[in-house]
Amino acid sequence: MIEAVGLTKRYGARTAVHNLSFQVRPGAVTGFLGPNGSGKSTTMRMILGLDTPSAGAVTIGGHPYRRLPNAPRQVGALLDAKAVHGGRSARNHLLCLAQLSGIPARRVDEVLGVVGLQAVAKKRSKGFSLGMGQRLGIAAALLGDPQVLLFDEPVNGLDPEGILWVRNLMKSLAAEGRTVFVSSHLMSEMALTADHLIVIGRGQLLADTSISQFISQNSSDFARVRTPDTEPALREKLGTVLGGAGGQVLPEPDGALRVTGLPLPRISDLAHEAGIRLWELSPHQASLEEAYMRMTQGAVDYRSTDDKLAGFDQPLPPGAQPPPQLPVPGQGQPGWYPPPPPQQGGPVPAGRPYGIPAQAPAGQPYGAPVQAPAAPVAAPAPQPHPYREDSR
Ligand SMILES: Nc1ncnc2c1ncn2[C@@H]1O[C@H](COP(=O)(O)OP(=O)(O)OP(=O)(O)O)[C@@H](O)[C@H]1O
Repeated sequence: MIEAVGLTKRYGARTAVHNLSFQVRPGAVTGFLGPNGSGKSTTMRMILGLDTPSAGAVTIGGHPYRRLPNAPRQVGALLDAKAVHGGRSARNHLLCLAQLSGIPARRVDEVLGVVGLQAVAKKRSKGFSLGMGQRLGIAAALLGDPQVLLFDEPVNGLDPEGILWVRNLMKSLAAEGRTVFVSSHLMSEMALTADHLIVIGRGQLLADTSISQFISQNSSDFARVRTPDTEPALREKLGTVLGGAGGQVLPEPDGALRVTGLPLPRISDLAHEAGIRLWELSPHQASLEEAYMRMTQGAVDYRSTDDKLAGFDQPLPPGAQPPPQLPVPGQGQPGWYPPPPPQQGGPVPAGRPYGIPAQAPAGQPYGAPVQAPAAPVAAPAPQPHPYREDSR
């Protein structure tokens, strides 16, 4: 088990990791998520004793990495697949690592087989593709047959077959009772691979939960309803009817309505009673990506000025728990600047309902429950996301 308690790392005025506490348990794949620069690699380096915490501690099996007896036999890691002597062959690279840790040479051939690099084992690694380099890095992590494995972006550069292979490898390692801690930006892949999630933003813990709980706590099921495209007035009428019945109704760019707060049979009955024909009435569950976007929206450091994701920052769905208010690490220190407030006419402001472009006349939700201002919007939403800088 990996256990971090109050883990903090400061680089001068910059706080990369702030008071992070979590456990990574054996027998499961634990995903490690966070926006760019949120402190994932720094955390992994501290776990592996490559960086010294400014405060707090992190242990593996109760010991700091540097005090683990024969650590390479207990912990395997892929941090940077490019950290290989390019002039060495794949086999020689692994042989060097094996000899340093007292691992027999036959294990090198075993892991080359596991990662599928036997055919190129004698080729210099500097000629390897990104995906081949990843496979070599994974082979190095597996070399000591360790109980604890850390992978930083293991599917980076892999083709679909390679991604599937990594997914199955992670799952089988966890099924053998090992501790598997893996970071990735590929949400769809994480949803298929991980059992548990640790999410950080700006170096702080945002969530430590199962995938299913994470999605249900940070999103809501919804219905998509579509009236005949040929009769726009029906869509307006339906929106008003559903809004009046307590539903939260948001128009989507393709002409459908996204409805929360009303079960499908009730939507059907209401439409029927109002004499409105439907072309679509379908149940939907939010994806991990959508839930992740909602949670980390206010903790993103690097964002394009052409922000297509601003619509994710809508008020939390009914029943969803907002994450606790956390201080921003580094706030008030030299070098820390809050991002500028949303500008009128600039990127889509906070609180805008899902999928509504800035100029859309259909920017108004139907009915009372939706707390979203009309477009264009200058003021913050009535219930700003607790992680947005401009909400403080
Ligand atoms: N050696 C260092 N010196 C100074 N600042 C650093 C150092 N290493 C990391 N940082 C800073 O710490 C913060 C966290 O970086 P880190 O690489 O851990 O993030 P990350 O979540 O792994 O990002 P990404 O997803 O982009 O890989 C960043 O602001 C980064 O610039």
